[in-house]
Amino acid sequence: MTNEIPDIFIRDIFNRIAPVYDQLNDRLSLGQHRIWKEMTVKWSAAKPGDTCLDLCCGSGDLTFRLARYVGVNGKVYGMDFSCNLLETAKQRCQIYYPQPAIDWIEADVLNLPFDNNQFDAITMGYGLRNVKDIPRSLQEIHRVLKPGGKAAILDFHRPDNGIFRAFQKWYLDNLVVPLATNLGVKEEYAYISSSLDHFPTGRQQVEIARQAGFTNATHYPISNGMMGVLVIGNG
Ligand SMILES: C/C(=C\Cc1cc(O)c2ccccc2c1O)CCC[C@H](C)CCC[C@H](C)CCCC(C)C
Ligand SMILES: C[S@@+](CC[C@H](N)C(=O)[O-])C[C@H]1O[C@@H](n2cnc3c(N)ncnc32)[C@H](O)[C@@H]1O
Repeated sequence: MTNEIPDIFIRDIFNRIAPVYDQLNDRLSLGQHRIWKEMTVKWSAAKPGDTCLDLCCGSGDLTFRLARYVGVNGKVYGMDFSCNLLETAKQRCQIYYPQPAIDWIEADVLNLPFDNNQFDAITMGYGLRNVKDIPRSLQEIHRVLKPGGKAAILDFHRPDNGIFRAFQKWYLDNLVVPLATNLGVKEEYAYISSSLDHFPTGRQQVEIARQAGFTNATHYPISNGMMGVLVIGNG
């Protein structure tokens, strides 16, 4: 259940891919990642006036979506440990999303720099698979979420269906890695498939969430099970 790759390597991967990250997500998912992210924010149940946190925010796609949901009376924090992706997020924010104010924080999700019970809704996109200690990460989310709050966690998922499983592997090996190779980030994108091999299934994620203290935990497979959203909350 734990990722064996040292944190510093993971952080370096994301610092290196920062210049190509957004364009590759759009091209390689044929724009679909925008839909998956919108579904995730909907599942987080963020609403006007809420205080929300986007963990592993990267260049800010989910953070900006949360900001739109909470409106000018809400408050949003975006947190990540890659300074390069955070810089991209800040630049995009100045151009496109001046309101409401978003606070950008450079920190590790395994030690959230927040008091208990602060957030109405939390999102995390494509972060959980990369953290060293998944149970601890969910315990931290549980600690900072208000009673009644919800977290929605989007990530890749290995489909149960053999055809979609084979398609996903083929797509990652034969389209994603070669395109990334052309942009000089081959190893970084080859990491996606290998990291998926150690990532808990939806059912296992639900079990880990229950052990972390969540009374409600459901995993929703999306895009034929190639992606999934874990929705967790209390009460
Ligand atoms: C936004 C997406 C992925 C983010 C992401 C997550 C990681 O862990 C990485 C690790 C290392 C390098 C990059 C990333 C990274 O970008 C999701 C979309 C991008 C994917 C590269 C495309 C995946 C496609 C699906 C397997 C199949 C989609 C088929 C559909 C018909 C388009
Ligand atoms: C694939 S990106 C996802 C970015 C964004 N959420 C999105 O969906 O486009 C994964 C992000 O998780 C961050 N990350 C991974 N492990 C982390 C950790 N332990 N603490 C903070 N950020 C982490 C990386 O720096 C990277 O920005």
